[in-house]
Amino acid sequence: MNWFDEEESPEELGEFGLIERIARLTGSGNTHDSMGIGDDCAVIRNTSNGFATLITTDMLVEGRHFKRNWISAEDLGYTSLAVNISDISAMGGKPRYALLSIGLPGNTDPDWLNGFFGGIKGLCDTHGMKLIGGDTVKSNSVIVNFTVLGSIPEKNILLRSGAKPGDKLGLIGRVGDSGAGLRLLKQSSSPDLPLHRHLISAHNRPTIYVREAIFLAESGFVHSMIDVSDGIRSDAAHIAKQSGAKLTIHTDRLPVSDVLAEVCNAFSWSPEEIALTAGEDYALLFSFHSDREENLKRSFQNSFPDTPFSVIGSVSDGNAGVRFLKNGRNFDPGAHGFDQFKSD
Ligand SMILES: Nc1ncnc2c1ncn2[C@@H]1O[C@H](COP(=O)(O)OP(=O)(O)O)[C@@H](O)[C@H]1O
Ligand SMILES: Cc1ncc(C[n+]2csc(CCOP(=O)(O)OP(=O)(O)O)c2C)c(N)n1
Ligand SMILES: [Mg+2]
Repeated sequence: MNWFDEEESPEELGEFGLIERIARLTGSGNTHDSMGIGDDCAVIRNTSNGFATLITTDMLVEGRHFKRNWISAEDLGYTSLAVNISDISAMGGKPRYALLSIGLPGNTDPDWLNGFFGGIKGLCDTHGMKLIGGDTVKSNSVIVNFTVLGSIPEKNILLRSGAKPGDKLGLIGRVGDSGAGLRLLKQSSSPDLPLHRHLISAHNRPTIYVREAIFLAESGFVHSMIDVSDGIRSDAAHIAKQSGAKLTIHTDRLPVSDVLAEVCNAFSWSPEEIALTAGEDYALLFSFHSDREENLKRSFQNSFPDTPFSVIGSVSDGNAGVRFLKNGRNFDPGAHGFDQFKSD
């Protein structure tokens, strides 16, 4: 089979080019009872009871996604599961079951294993989830691959493709703290400074928004949603492309923490660039019916008074894409979002 040309290495194609190619080659189209490659989860519909199963999988590789001297075993256990749960939340579902495939060096410290599985158990308990299977192999470095299954009434599923011209864009959570935490780890800055500790902890143990996502999906006012794993620049572009719509995002409305602003100031970093392109915040980006802004925001904040709900932009007709405005003028975020084969 000659499916890939000479120049088509993963580096040349990039992560998303490669995924598009896989989808085309394997013919992973949608059918009446399932939806395949292209959204945060695959969907299998159960036509008899109106519910659907959401399925997602994410792999974390030592050195690439984490370093064992930067993250505790417990935080790694928590985060490896959390990033998968976040994909279920990105479609509005309830996470229910997990399968865990791991590769471990034979001499892995039992204390490390205690911490790692403690982090997993804690998060399973928080959300009433059950670990129901997986696979275990010996490897030279730690590899963690969760698969998570969730459920949702089919009518509530929020796709990347649902944004409509006239919608507003909302964001649940904050952006940028995780990316700044990673920059601090990379330059081995002192984790004992409280501000640095806050950002590093946002990176190593990101907040996920499970109950909030279900609330949005049940509201009936939300049309599309994605979780921000690769950065708003990249993840908003998925909504734009799949909805065939133009997204406008006002960078001055991004929910950036005071800590991020202060640390960026100290290092002369651009908070907007980090907030838009660094990723791993697991905030939820969604579009909703513009007439319902007040109603949706008020009822959301009544239920979740401590979770930030920001309105950061709008959806319009026009060429599918995302433009950024800072104080009304075009703004270039600088870096691109995270790509497995193109980013450091
Ligand atoms: N190797 C692969 N084979 C088949 N589908 C894949 C592969 N890698 C990614 N996908 C699919 O491509 C889509 C985008 O993947 P990804 O960017 O990893 O999503 P997310 O950021 O939500 O985890 C998802 O639907 C995912 O299931
Ligand atoms: C040691 C280290 N280097 C680099 C990064 C940066 N990084 C790794 S994965 C990632 C984005 C999300 O990863 P991905 O596997 O694409 O998640 P998905 O989009 O599939 O949910 C980022 C910003 C990191 N977290 N740790
Ligand atoms: Mg993925």
